[in-house]
Amino acid sequence: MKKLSNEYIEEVVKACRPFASKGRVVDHIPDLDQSHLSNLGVTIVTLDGETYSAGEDEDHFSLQSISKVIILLMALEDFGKEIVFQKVGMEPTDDLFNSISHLEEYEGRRPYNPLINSGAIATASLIRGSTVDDRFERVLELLRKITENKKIKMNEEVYNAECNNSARNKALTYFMESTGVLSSQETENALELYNRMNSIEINSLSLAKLGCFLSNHGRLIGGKKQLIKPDNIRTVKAIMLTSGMYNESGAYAVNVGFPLKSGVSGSIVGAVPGRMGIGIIGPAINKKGNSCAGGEALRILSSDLELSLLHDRNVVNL
Ligand SMILES: NC(=O)CC[C@H](N)C(=O)O
Repeated sequence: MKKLSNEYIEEVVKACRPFASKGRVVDHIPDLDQSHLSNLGVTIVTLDGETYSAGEDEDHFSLQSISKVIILLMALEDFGKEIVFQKVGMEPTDDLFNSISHLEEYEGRRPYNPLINSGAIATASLIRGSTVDDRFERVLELLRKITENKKIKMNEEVYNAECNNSARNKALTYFMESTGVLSSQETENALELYNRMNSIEINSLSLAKLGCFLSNHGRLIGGKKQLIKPDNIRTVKAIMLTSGMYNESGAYAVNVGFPLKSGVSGSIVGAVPGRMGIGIIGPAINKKGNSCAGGEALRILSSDLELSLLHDRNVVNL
């Protein structure tokens, strides 16, 4: 098994950068264009509090779909598993992340799971607060604690772009209102909160800390306080393992083997229970919405460091 060091992460970054040429950088996110194609930043924070990092790890980017993890965590804390999974399913899907077709057919016309767009918008309606501002403030507060970064905030330009580019998400939202998944009072607020959460600006270190928090059962490193109930953390990690990489989740379970969540900014958060959190930014994404170079880095890290939960010597603790 390889030993973790900055030099080792540097080697992984070097080996994986060329894989970016297989992907494209999305064009609707401000400050992100094809000139970022071969960027790759990888940061690991271990549960012993060590940090290892290399590549473009200073880059800032928007949380995009990784916000779905926070949405689910908060909804579970606020309403509990039973109510959350009455609104959304917990099954993986072979459909794309912004698919609408299943909302007409799948059990109770619910979204398949909380980590696709429809599921996250529906779940966002279960974050408590009297106004969207209150609810978003609670999200920022939690994220600032988890990442120990008080500066975390929304990027206004990205938010405007999300709103201007939200025809598909609006369609999903209103369709869910028509089938009763969302009530008419919830519809606009759920989409608004979802757009704001997608636009939160973050970096690979903060993502690695989020991964570490999940790996550490809902506590900060060295902290005794339980910020989120361990059972809710377990639920989130299980859904990340089965659905966190959209309709590539099966391949990632086989080739990487621990809970992950990706975003269209090319970001990925990984949680290796009991061991480490991983934050990756590699803006070139494939057709399924996952970072090409980032995905390759995860495969190498998992193999070199024996990170798969299905590895005989690792304890399965989702
Ligand atoms: N896959 C993603 O990261 C999707 C996020 C994007 N903002 C959307 O809502 O479609």
